[in-house]
Amino acid sequence: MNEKDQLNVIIVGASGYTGAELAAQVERHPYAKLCGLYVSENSQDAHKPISQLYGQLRGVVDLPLTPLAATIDPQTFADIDAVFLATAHSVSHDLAPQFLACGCQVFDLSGAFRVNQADFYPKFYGFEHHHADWLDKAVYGLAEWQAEGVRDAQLIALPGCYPTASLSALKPLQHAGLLTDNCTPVIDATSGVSGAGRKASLTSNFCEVSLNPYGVGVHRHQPEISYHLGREVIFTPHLGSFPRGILATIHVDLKTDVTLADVNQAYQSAYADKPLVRLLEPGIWPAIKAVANTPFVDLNWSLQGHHLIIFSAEDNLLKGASAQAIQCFNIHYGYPSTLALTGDVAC
Ligand SMILES: NC(=O)C1=CN([C@@H]2O[C@H](COP(=O)(O)OP(=O)(O)OC[C@H]3O[C@@H](n4cnc5c(N)ncnc54)[C@H](OP(=O)(O)O)[C@@H]3O)[C@@H](O)[C@H]2O)C=CC1
Ligand SMILES: CC(=O)N[C@@H](CCC(=O)OP(=O)(O)O)C(=O)O
Repeated sequence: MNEKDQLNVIIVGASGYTGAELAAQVERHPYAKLCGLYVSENSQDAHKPISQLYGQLRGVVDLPLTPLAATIDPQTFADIDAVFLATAHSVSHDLAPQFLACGCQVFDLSGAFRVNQADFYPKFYGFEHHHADWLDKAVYGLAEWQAEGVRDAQLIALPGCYPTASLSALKPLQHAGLLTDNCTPVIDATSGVSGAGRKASLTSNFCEVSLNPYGVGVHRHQPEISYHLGREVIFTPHLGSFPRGILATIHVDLKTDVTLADVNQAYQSAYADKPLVRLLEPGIWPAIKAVANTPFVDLNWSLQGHHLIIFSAEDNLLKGASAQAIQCFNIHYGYPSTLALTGDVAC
């Protein structure tokens, strides 16, 4: 392939869990050239080959992790087409506008540009947002629902992992007008520990992790889901003792005249032509085992009177983060949405 057919891509935050997944995905993308992997200026991993941290990348991606200054040098990135920011919210908040000013296409995996509401960032992220202009222009990269926006925008704000699982389940019902007016969906979701990132902390310590709720009533994904669904939700995350994957169980009330056929139709029309959302056969329930290490979100549902229970499973690092980022990259540049994502599923 001629080099001009490839887009020059870099990953910032490449030593983290989602960054490392991105490195493998970009490397196998036929129209992307992996031009650099970046970490913070004083990173303890600076200059190490990424494959020294992630042995599965040995011989696949051996590029070094390059330190990145807080103020970037535009000359260094003059030839870069697309940047994936797999960095903490506050880091993305500071870096995204700099790369955007260089003319780069930015795919931000953090929450820094997901919700365009004045009091949201001080309240839920603990910092003032200083880039209202980019908040206005950013498109929320829930890929199945935002294809047009993703095609046009220079800044794509990828959804959080729980919001992807939750919104994928709820949007078809909301869109089809099947929920009662006063329905407040109740979302109980359990995540594997990689959701907390690679850095050591007491809560993700092997001996501390069991199965427990956390962030009860205060988790930042509650307002993110509500904002992008267009109605209030009750959201309770749980931490489970497994490495990767999310299972969400969601309860909603349907209008009295809604039938199972209406529900099935709502999901079919939303996802029939969307290969990364799998609607399971009756009686087959979404399971983390079936989605871990895959780019899919699996859905199924059970109608009990006018009460519907929806089950949604995904890999938090893939459909919940890096695979959806690549999906948006593909949509933005006009490639098939699954390029570099499917065809590599291990059992
Ligand atoms: N983990 C998950 O399941 C999901 C995560 N996300 C979001 O994606 C982003 C990345 O998450 P995750 O991969 O888990 O995070 P990790 O903590 O695993 O990785 C963070 C990365 O950022 C690097 N980094 C830190 N500071 C800077 C800086 N100033 N400049 C450049 N690089 C820096 C770190 O390296 P070093 O410190 O050595 O510099 C590391 O490579 C976060 O915003 C997270 O909220 C979204 C959906 C799901
Ligand atoms: C298990 C665990 O700790 N999960 C993370 C969610 C990670 C994620 O998707 O989200 P953001 O990009 O919004 O940070 C948490 O609850 O903070």
